Amino acid sequence: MFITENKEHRLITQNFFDILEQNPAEINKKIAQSQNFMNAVRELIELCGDDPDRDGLEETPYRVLKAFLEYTEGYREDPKAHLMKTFDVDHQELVLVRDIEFHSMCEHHFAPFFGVAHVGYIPNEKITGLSKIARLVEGYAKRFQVQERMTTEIVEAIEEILEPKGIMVVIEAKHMCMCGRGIKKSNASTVTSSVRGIFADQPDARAEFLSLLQGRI
Ligand SMILES: Nc1nc2c(ncn2[C@@H]2O[C@H](COP(=O)(O)OP(=O)(O)OP(=O)(O)O)[C@@H](O)[C@H]2O)c(=O)[nH]1
Repeated sequence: MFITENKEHRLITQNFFDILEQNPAEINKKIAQSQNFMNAVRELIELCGDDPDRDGLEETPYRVLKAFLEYTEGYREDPKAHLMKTFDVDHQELVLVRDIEFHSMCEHHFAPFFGVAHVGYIPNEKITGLSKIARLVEGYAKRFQVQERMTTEIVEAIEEILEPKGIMVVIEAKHMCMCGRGIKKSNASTVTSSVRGIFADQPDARAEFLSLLQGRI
């Protein structure tokens, strides 16, 4: 059976891309790409030594497609847009949102990497909703990523939209491409940071930020 013959898959894929309100030619292209992808997953199953038509695997190409569209939801939004709604609150000191969980996908192996982001900024008149900081992290996590780029993208978005006096982002993550395969170091975790403004210029400000993360990284 070729996946392209499965009308249900075609319909659901079409609905998914219709929701994004792209033009019909673009939707048809996406449907064709989705079908090619599902056929490729069948090939992969066979290449690895299993039968793509057996009961448990029959629906797998479609499940993989759906999963990948979910892993990469960030491409279909502008994460910065979450920061546009700001509040007029007179707060001149640190705002730190800790332990923002995220799941991302390493662009080298398409293996998951996941962990927490700690995002802090010192406002300069503009304050955004706390949940919007977490939405920003999600928007950059749900892409094919490397941890360093994700860290920088979060900082640059806050810098551009909120224009704060300082920003510091610390991310700690486990990379599955280093656990079950390759070097197989399951306990290794990676910490990245990016700083701007006061946090870049003043070691005391950085130290205060890091003291609030004690025991977390
Ligand atoms: N800097 C950085 N490296 C990453 C990230 N995610 C995965 N990698 C690394 O990307 C590298 C890709 O190396 P390659 O030599 O091209 O691929 P490979 O042969 O599969 O490498 P091994 O994992 O060492 O087996 C590996 O060292 C991964 O650990 C990330 O977020 N940041």
